[in-house]
Amino acid sequence: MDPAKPSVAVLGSGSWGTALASLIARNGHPTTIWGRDAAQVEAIANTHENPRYLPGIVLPESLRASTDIAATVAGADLVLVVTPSHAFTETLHALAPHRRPAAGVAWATKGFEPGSGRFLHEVAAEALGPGVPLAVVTGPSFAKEVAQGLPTAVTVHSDDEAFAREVAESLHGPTFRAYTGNDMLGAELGGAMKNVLAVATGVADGMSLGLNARAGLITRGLNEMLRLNAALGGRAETLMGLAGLGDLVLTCTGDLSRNRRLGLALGRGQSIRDAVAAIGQVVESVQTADEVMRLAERHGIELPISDLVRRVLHGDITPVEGLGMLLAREQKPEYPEGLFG
Ligand SMILES: NC(=O)C1=CN([C@@H]2O[C@H](COP(=O)(O)OP(=O)(O)OC[C@H]3O[C@@H](n4cnc5c(N)ncnc54)[C@H](OP(=O)(O)O)[C@@H]3O)[C@@H](O)[C@H]2O)C=CC1
Ligand SMILES: O=C(CO)COP(=O)(O)O
Repeated sequence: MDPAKPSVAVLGSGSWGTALASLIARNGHPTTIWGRDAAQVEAIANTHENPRYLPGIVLPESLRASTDIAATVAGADLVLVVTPSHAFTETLHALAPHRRPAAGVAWATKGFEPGSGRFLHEVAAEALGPGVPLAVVTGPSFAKEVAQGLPTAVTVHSDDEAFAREVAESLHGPTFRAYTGNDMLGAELGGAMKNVLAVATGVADGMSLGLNARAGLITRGLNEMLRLNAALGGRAETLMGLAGLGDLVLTCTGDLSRNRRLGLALGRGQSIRDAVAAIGQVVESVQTADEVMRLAERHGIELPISDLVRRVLHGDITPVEGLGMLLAREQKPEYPEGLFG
């Protein structure tokens, strides 16, 4: 550990929080992970393992762990939030009073604020007030592979270029590349939407519809991302990179994905309740599908794949009915309104 490096507080001790905290600690930053579960925190601090979320993976001895969010945040030059989207707002409000005046806040959460559909950068800006550097960390990155030290590339987007660099530098290392950008909206949209689209490809694979169907869904899914992104003012290049295409391909094809596994289970005829219970971890698409469609409806954008995922997740239609509806759609140009229209 190098005490001259900025100290980092990682909030959330699930699989992704633990993997990122471990990475940052290995990069020499004084790092503390906060979690709400005392037994889990004790295991991380004393046995250097998170047996529930990353069993069998040895965490660095320098990684400290705490159940005291106030002390964890108060001791940090940089705060990284990695709680699920349903806990994001409460985590931001819990950290706000304890943040050092110069400490920026980044997050690796993917999704929207449930119920309101607000982007997480909007939630963070409101909870923390003006002038606080904010950044989102996103891209194709399964926690287990990062924790195993396998090569990974992500991207860090912020309106504050220096803060994007600071966050990226805390993550960047021999097997982990962190790029930077300044399109928070596009980056957040990509990370959220890919979870919904991974359910669609999972359903198709669970129904054994073949590799053509999978590739068609990924490509038309990317088109849905690009169209909603354009309507919201995000930049297309963001979604053609790690935050969009990269994460979409990973999550739609990699069986480590919980959202893909939910789709696989639904396609094989299991109930959503049983499938989510069997996965036993956060499956962001369950809420994100509603919020994506809320945004799309507000902006008058048609998203057929995302809409069918939402309806399947609500139990309004079966996967077989959803497939029938997709295939029955009218023939039309691939790009009716221009390149990304
Ligand atoms: N896992 C991955 O590969 C990646 C995940 N992400 C994103 O990271 C975010 C976190 O997911 P991930 O770590 O995978 O999820 P996990 O299911 O692995 O862990 C969830 C963690 O959040 C904690 N938690 C749940 N609710 C609250 C709350 N109200 N307050 C505080 N802590 C809470 C859980 O605590 P408890 O155990 O006590 O319930 C648990 O520690 C998600 O948005 C996900 O999309 C992004 C990239 C990669
Ligand atoms: O975001 C992820 C990979 O980039 C993890 O995907 P799942 O949440 O589907 O497991």
